[in-house]
Amino acid sequence: MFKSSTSPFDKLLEKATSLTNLEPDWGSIMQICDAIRQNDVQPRYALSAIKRKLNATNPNVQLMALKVLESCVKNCGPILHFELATKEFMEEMHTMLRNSSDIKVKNEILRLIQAWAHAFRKEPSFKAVSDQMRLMKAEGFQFPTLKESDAMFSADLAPEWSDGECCHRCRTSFTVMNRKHHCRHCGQVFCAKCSAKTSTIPKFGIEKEVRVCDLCYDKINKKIEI
Ligand SMILES: O=P(O)(O)O[C@@H]1[C@H](O)[C@H](OP(=O)(O)O)[C@@H](O)[C@H](O)[C@H]1O
Ligand SMILES: [Zn+2]
Ligand SMILES: [Zn+2]
Repeated sequence: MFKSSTSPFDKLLEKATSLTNLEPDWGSIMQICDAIRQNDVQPRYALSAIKRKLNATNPNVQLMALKVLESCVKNCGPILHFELATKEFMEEMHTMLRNSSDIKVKNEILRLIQAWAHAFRKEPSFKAVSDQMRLMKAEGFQFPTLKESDAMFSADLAPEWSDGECCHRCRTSFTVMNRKHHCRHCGQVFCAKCSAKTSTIPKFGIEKEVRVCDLCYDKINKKIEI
């Protein structure tokens, strides 16, 4: 659990929202999602830290923060959605929209609010999002055409990581030279040799190449039936 103000989570968020980023820092973004999913950081704390970045004066920092927020909503599931879909947070997004003079920031906010409203359309507990969208529409904001994929969230969540003193596949014991690694698909612990491959994991909404074990690599890439 990250606690101090310069926790590894805060450092990851600094890196992911650096104003010098010319494009999203997917490595840091995925580690932020992993940290939330593995409960290394409380979703409420994570969202408040991201909110501070959303209120930055530099539009590029705001855009990077919106990308982090979008990935967290896609990848962290209900534990994050409950913190996001509140009247307070939605009003803060509305204020950000009104206060921003940067057209890219404004369009990103509208695109995200619409995608979340669509994704949560059958979830009464998250109606704050569609309520906010109605208010924004009434104020005359024009929403972009909805892209279904924006509203696709990882239906499954990656499993908790198991621990162990030996590789789940070849059973070699872990030592300083034979270190632990985790497969992001099954969550099991492996040696480097048995988890040397990487893959995206679309069903978990993981768009970047992440470490997977040999068996999961074959399952994800349909070499064997899941
Ligand atoms: O290298 P170490 O200092 O032992 O730390 C290990 C790495 O962080 C591994 O990351 P990876 O799976 O991305 O390799 C992680 O899966 C293990 O649990 C950690 O023990
Ligand atoms: Zn092994
Ligand atoms: Zn695996």
